[in-house]
Amino acid sequence: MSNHVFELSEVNKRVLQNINLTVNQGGRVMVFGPSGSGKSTLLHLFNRLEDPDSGEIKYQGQPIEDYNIPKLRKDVGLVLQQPYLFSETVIDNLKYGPKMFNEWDEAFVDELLDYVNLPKAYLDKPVEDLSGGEKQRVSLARTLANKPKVLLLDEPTSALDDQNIESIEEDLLKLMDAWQLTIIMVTHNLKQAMRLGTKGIYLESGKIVETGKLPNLIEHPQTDSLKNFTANQ
Ligand SMILES: Nc1ncnc2c1ncn2[C@@H]1O[C@H](COP(=O)(O)OP(=O)(O)OP(=O)(O)O)[C@@H](O)[C@H]1O
Repeated sequence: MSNHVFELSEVNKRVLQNINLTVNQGGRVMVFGPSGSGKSTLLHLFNRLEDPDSGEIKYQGQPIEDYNIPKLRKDVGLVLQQPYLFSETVIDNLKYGPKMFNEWDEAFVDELLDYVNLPKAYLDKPVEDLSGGEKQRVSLARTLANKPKVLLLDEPTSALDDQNIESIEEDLLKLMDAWQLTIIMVTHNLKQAMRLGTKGIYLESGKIVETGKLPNLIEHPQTDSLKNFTANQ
């Protein structure tokens, strides 16, 4: 059986042109490139926040449009740059996704809090009372509460300070090992891409200009485009 979680063939969408790529089970794919190059658009294709204008996307060997959308989004969770939370308590936010599928597991909360380094006392706090870093950790925990197989991350640490960046990266590394999670992450931070990633994708003007193993791709770029991009970071 193929170990491809995602296969994109000749995908076009807005700025994106002829995207061909595969994402392997347990892969940690880092997407980077200049502003407006199509990074977020690419990420949105994986959980059908956007659909291609043409081309084909397969998820676990089946056309992605064959899946029921809520179920697909449970499997393929998304974490954004700004924490996406309801203005209720932490526990309410964590319960939201699993309750939709009648899968709320009280015993799982401790493990979840542990992964994102939040004390149990936080469960009843209104999310408005949390710091930016804490909110982002709750946001991550909220997505993880659905027990996703794939995690999509769109610049999840770009609004955070160094200490919070380190803490979120530690959480992600722990999770990737423990859950064999597949990760697809947009980041402008090339050092972060090298710390977290196994595969890199360099997008420019909607095209994949270079792709390869990390950290090699960033340390030894082959194209002038990626050489210039890495030199200016
Ligand atoms: N909903 C939309 N409707 C129309 N055009 C859009 C929409 N979203 C993005 N675009 C355009 O598509 C192109 C790619 O945008 P995208 O957000 O994917 O780039 P990006 O690489 O993630 O950029 P950034 O790093 O600045 O977030 C841009 O030209 C953008 O203006």
